Amino acid sequence: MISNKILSKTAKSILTLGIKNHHRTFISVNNNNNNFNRENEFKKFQNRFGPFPEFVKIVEVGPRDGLQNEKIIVPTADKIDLINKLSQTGLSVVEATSFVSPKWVPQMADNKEVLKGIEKVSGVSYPCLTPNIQGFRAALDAGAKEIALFAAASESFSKKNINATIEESLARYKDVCDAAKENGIKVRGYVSCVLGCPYENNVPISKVVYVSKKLYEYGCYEISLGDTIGIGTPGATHKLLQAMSQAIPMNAIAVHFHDTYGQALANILTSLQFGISTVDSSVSGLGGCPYAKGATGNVATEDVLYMMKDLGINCNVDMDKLMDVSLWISKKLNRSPSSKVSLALSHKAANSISNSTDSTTTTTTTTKNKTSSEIPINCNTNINKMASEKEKQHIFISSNNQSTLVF
Ligand SMILES: CC(C)(COP(=O)([O-])OP(=O)([O-])OC[C@H]1O[C@@H](n2cnc3c(N)ncnc32)[C@H](O)[C@@H]1OP(=O)([O-])[O-])[C@@H](O)C(=O)NCCC(=O)NCCSC(=O)C[C@@](C)(O)CC(=O)[O-]
Repeated sequence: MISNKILSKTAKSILTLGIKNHHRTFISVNNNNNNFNRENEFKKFQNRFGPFPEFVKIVEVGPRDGLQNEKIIVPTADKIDLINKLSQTGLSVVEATSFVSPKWVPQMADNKEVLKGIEKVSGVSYPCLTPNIQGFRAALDAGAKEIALFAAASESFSKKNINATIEESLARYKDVCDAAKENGIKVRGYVSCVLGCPYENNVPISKVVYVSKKLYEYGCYEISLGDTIGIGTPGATHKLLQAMSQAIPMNAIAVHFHDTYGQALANILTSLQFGISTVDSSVSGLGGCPYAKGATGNVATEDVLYMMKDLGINCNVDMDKLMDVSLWISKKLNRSPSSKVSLALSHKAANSISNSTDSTTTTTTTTKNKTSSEIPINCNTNINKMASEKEKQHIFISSNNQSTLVF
């Protein structure tokens, strides 16, 4: 057993090292001319947390996952403008719309007009969700070159979301994949509820692996693991990816985190440690699922880019242009961006940014050489008690008849 005295001495020296390192990191990140330092810092990060991928592809899901949850119908022209603006930021994938039943998701009823109306930029892919062969044919007629299927690892969610059991949905998706192959259409696959379900709570990892493997076998080139209700933590993400790494190649896995509990960036960092190089996110943090009540939006693309830049990972997306789109769509929807980075930068709160980055780096440095699930951190706080105290307050932010429960 290590004595408390030794432990606290070690913690102190790690903390001091962390502050020193962080100070240097902050200088190099903010000095574009200091490439030598930046490269050194990247190597240090790689040694400490990595290895990370050098490039991460961002799959922008704002126009689909983001807007599908809006109660007030967004004008088709605004949806088209949003996609066109996003296409000018360097993003290589902008999920455009869904060919689902308009009775189920009225916001996506203008799918054909949206897909036909956008200016397709060379090198940018515009996948569309299709829940069945009917949706696939409609997407094909509207000119889709890539589609996305969406299965779930939870039986109840599958029934609520697409009115099919998991096995029924897989049979449908097999047919869609076959039809897509015949027509030269790329297919991406989603698996929802990989870290928890709004109806069943726990979802066995074996079920996530099973559904993912099926979609991959049918021909999906990429499987996006959806934390639909944003309940995941780095520890749970670690366990999931450990199992997934035995099932399908890591370069065929994408991660899709909602940020309900504020864990999305930590989960993405954990995913990067597994070599994941495709991350779904939503401009301005738009989103939520109509069949997952209480879940907030996807992790904001701006927040992901901010973290990636600090880690020295290239995403090939212009942050300034993306920020403009974020503020533009927020104004259209009559609300502030959910992205912390957008809020901070748009208010020019440079000092508070540096303070919050300071505390983050200090904390992560103490995790040196450990995987997140191994870190025995005791905060001596009863989380259930905390949650119930907060729940009593039930804070709602309302704008445009939209209500979000904030813990
Ligand atoms: C799958 C269905 C259609 C089954 O719905 P159903 O009612 O069982 O369908 P049905 O086959 O019995 O047909 C009923 C009616 O729907 C029509 N229909 C049938 N298919 C289509 C279609 N493709 N497009 C347009 N219309 C369609 C069909 O023509 C018929 O019309 P009617 O005769 O009554 O006039 C329905 O449940 C549905 O549309 N669900 C979609 C729900 C949805 O979009 N959810 C959000 C996306 S998933 C998500 O957000 C998770 C994700 C991907 O982001 C990742 C994550 O975060 O986890």
